[in-house]
Amino acid sequence: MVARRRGIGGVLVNDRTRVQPSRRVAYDVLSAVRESDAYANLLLPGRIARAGLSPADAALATELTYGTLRMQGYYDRVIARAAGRPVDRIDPPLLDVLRLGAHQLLSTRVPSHAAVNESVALARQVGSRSGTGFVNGVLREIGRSTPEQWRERVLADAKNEDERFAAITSHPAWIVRAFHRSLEAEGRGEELEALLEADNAAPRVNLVALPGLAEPPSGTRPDRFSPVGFTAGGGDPQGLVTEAEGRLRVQDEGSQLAALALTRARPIEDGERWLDLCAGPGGKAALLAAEALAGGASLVANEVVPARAELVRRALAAVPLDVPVWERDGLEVGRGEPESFDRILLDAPCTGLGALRRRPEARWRKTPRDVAELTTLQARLLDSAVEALKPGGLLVYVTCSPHLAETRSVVADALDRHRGVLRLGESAEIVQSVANERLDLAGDPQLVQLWPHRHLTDAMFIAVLEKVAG
Ligand SMILES: C[S@@+](CC[C@H](N)C(=O)[O-])C[C@H]1O[C@@H](n2cnc3c(N)ncnc32)[C@H](O)[C@@H]1O
Repeated sequence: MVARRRGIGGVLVNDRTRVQPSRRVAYDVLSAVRESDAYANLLLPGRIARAGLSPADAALATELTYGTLRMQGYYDRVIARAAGRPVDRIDPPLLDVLRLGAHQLLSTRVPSHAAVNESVALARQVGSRSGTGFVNGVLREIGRSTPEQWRERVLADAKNEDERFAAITSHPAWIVRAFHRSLEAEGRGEELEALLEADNAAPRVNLVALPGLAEPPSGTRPDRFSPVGFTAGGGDPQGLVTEAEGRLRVQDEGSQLAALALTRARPIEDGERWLDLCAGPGGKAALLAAEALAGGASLVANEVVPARAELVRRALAAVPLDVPVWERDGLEVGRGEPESFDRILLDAPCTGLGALRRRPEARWRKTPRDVAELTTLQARLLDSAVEALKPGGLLVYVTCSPHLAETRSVVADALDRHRGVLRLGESAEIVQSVANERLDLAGDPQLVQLWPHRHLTDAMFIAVLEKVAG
C-alpha cells in the first residue's frame, strides 16, 4: 500500500513521488550542467542553501553530484549495456536519473532498494510516466550484478590499454592519451593509472596565508611544499577566509609555487616593476602583491574580461599596495608597454586539464579543438609578454594543464621564435629552492610539471624564462 502524508497546504500527496532532498539537489545540478553548461562547483552551494539541507544531507548531495559527474563516462557504458541501447537514445532527464542511480548502486553504500526506489520516484517527478518503468528496469538490471562484474564487462569492450584506463577511470580517451604522453615525456608513463585515479578523488581544500600579512592560524597544518600554504586540519576553511578578510585565501599549493617561482627566483631589487598579464580571478595576483609589498616592488594586474578584472580588484583589496588593474587585451600589452617590466607572470588561459579533480564536469566539455585554439592564444600572449619584458627580466609561463601542446611545445616554439633573446632558466632548481621539501620532479630540469597523484597539487606546468640582457 502506498503511504500518504500531508504536503504543502495540507494536501494529501502520494509518498511514492517523494524524493529525498539531497538527491533532488544533486539531480537539479546534474541537469543544469547538462542543459546550460553550468559549473557544479558554483551552483551546488546555492542549491544546498536553498533546499535548507542539514550538514549530513549537504555532504550527501555533494558526493552524489560530484561522484556522478566524475564517473559519468563509466556509468554511461554500464547504462548502455543494461538498457540495451546507446545512451544518446535515452531521454536526457531520465539519463541523469539513471546516472545518479548507477552511482548509488555501483559506488556507494546506499542499499539497492533505496537507490532504485528513490530513482523511480525522481523519474516520476522529472520524466514521463512510462519513463519510470524504464528506469526501474535498467537499475534493477544493474543491481543484478556486482560492481566487479560490471567492471569486467566494461573492460572487455576496450580495445587497448589507454581505452581500458579511459573506460574504468571515466576519462575521455583523448585526455588519457594526452596525460600518457606527458608522463612518458618525463619517463613516468607507468604513473598513468595513479594520475587518473587521483582525478577522481575529492581534492583537499588548500589555503594560502599572504606572506607578511597573515600567518596560518593555530591548529592548521603547514603544506608539504609551499612555504606559505596550509590546510585547515579539522577546521572550517571558509570560516577562516571570511574572518581574515582575504589575507587567508583558498589556493592550490601548485599555484602558490608557480607565483613564488617568479617572485623568489632571484633577490628583488628595489623599485622593480612586475606584471600579471592574465590575472583573473586574482589568486596569484594577491600572492604576487604581498610579495611585491614585502620586497619593494610594484605590480600591475591585467585581465581582459571586465567581470574577472573586478574579481582581481577584490582579491587585491586584502593587500595594502596600490595595484592598478588594467582591462586590456594581453595581446596588445607588449606593443603598448615595450621593455617595461622586470618580472612577468603569464598564467595563460588553458584547457584546465590539470584541475579535473575540482571541476568534475570539465572533462566532458573540453575537446581537442580547444587545445588547438588555446595554444595559438598562448603563443601570442607569450610573444606579447616577451615584448613587455625588460632585457634581463624574468618571465614565468604557467598553465593548469599538463597537455604537451600547451606546455613544452608552446615554450619550445617561443624559444625558437625569440632565439638569442629568450632563454630557459633552471625552472626545477628554482621551484625546489622555493619549496619547503624536495619535490619528486622528473624529466627536463628546465621545466616543471606538478601532478595531483605525485604532489597532491593541480597538474601545474611552470617554466621560468629569462630575456637576455641587451
Ligand atoms: C588561467 S586564468 C588566470 C588565473 C589567475 N592567474 C589566478 O591565479 O587567479 C587565465 C585568465 O586569462 C584571461 N585571458 C584570456 N585571454 C586573455 C587576453 N587576451 N588578455 C588578458 N587576459 C586574458 C582569462 O579571462 C582568465 O581570467
